Amino acid sequence: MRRTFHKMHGLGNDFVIVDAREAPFDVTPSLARAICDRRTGVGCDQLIVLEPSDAADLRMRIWNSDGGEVESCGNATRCVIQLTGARRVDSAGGLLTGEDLGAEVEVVLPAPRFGWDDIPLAYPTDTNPLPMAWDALENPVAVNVGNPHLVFFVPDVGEVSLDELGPSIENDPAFPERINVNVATLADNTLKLRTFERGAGETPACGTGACASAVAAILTKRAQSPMNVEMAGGALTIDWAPGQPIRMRGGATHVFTGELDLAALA
Ligand SMILES: N[C@@H](CCC[C@H](N)C(=O)O)C(=O)O
Repeated sequence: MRRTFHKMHGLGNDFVIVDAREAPFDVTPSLARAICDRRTGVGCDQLIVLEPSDAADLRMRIWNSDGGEVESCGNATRCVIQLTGARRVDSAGGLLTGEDLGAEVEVVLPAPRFGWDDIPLAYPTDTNPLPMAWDALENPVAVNVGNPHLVFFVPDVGEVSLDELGPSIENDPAFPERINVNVATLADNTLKLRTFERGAGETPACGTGACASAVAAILTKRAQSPMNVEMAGGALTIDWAPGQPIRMRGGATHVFTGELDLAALA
């Protein structure tokens, strides 16, 4: 059995996108891992499946490369809007709206949430900042932008051993649904950002991570909206005011269309 897919990326954060609006596509954790595998599959950070929706133009489902289904993906939302022309995208992380502006795609994410049970945390505690530390990384801001993030403000993102600290923070029992880990350095209202993604490891860019980090910087009065967020794969512009949805703008790239051989991936 064969199935058409699109390979796309948002600032190097890459996706295999299967349009299942006409014909269902059943994903198991092992199929998601097989497609995402960079040696024996197509290779990507996230598998994205588009399904019909009564509430929006389409529903977007997201699997990390470890096979776990998750709620939201900012970079993939820009790619899906560019690919399909959708203006309203339903997801487990809430309704996302957006528009293809030509050179860039704009996406509006739901207002961020900061309650301990919104993140979620395993027990009631402050989230701004969260009174916890892992080696030199301490007192992050915790924010849910459709998916859960921690944002650590550090003097130099290049100095952080994310490959060592990322997995232990992601899997800390304080986070029952695990967590995405961002380290951010602020200079001149611009954030330099690295993200260790839950279920995928460090990626060249994370759209929801950029939103969460800009929100944390504006919330704590370290910066003003709109902000530039620079990552290894490129930059996003983020606009946010307290109590409001988050506006993200940046690129999306279609790389190729191919066919999955599902027997080979089973
Ligand atoms: N790359 C994404 C986020 C993908 C999901 C994330 N790893 C999670 O587990 O929540 C983005 O661009 O936002």
